Amino acid sequence: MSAAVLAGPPAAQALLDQARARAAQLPRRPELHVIRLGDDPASLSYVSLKEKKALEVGLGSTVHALPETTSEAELLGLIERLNADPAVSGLLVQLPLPEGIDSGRVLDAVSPDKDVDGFHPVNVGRLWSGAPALPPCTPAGVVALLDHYGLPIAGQRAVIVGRSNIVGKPLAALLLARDATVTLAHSRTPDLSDLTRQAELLVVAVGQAHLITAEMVRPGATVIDVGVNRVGLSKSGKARLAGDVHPDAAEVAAALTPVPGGVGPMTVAQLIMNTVLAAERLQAGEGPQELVAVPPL
Ligand SMILES: Nc1nc2c(c(=O)[nH]1)N[C@@H](CN(C=O)c1ccc(C(=O)N[C@@H](CCC(=O)O)C(=O)O)cc1)CN2
Repeated sequence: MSAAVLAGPPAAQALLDQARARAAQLPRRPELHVIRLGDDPASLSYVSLKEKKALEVGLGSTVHALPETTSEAELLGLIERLNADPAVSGLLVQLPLPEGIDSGRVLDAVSPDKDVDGFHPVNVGRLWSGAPALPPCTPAGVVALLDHYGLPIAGQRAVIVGRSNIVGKPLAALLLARDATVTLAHSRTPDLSDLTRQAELLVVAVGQAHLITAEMVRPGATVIDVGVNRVGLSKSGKARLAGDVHPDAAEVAAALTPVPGGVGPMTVAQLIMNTVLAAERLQAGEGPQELVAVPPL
């Protein structure tokens, strides 16, 4: 048996098409603003991808490229200015930030109404308490990918490996809201394979290349690999990428996301959708009625 490949690009394109159609209904063009500090090559490439996709679907895009030496006070000043600017619909600060800058303080400074990354504590709290929220892009992208391929969530025994604030924890909230029974494990969970072998839906977001081997996967499971690990260089000098799941798992699983080309493109597409959702709300001047609403747990 070889698992069906859950390719990200077609699912991402479907989400982008929805975002384009909704943006076209708005009185004013949604405007995405991205703040980037320094010249980390991966961040440069992710930010330019975000800009490219925003422009492709008819959104405005502005990148604030600041030097690595920017002080926290200067960064907070810029965020304050963009929060107050009614022309800005969505605002994010690309991570990771240079050493010496308190990421928590910076993310807390972004207005929750413009927080298209869904990282602000207000959006985190809304997500867990069942109120409409801007959801974090990677977990919401995972849910959109499953929906695109018609894979069930309700009633599934889901195991998430990885407890980050960006992926594991919010994904648990989103899957619970869709009536999955969720276990949140991590790299230090004892007897991890006992848990992963029970998972009908296994999502791995640890950042450890090939942590999950074929023997750790339940036959017939759906496996979502969120890991993007740089593991040396290819012959052409490009970074070689590996997921958190060993490719041999394809012999056991029923469906598996590739790395690259799986969840990554969904992250960017969901960001574009979040920008449209934030713009809809800001332009209507009222509560975010169509944001992700999580029913009581
Ligand atoms: N402010 C944020 N910072 C970061 C986030 C985020 O959601 N918000 N996530 C990651 C980086 N990221 C988006 O910012 C991101 C990561 C990976 C991909 C992607 O498409 N990956 C490709 C592989 C690309 C490659 O060659 O490196 C794939 O998986 O197919 C998109 C966006 C950290 N920072």
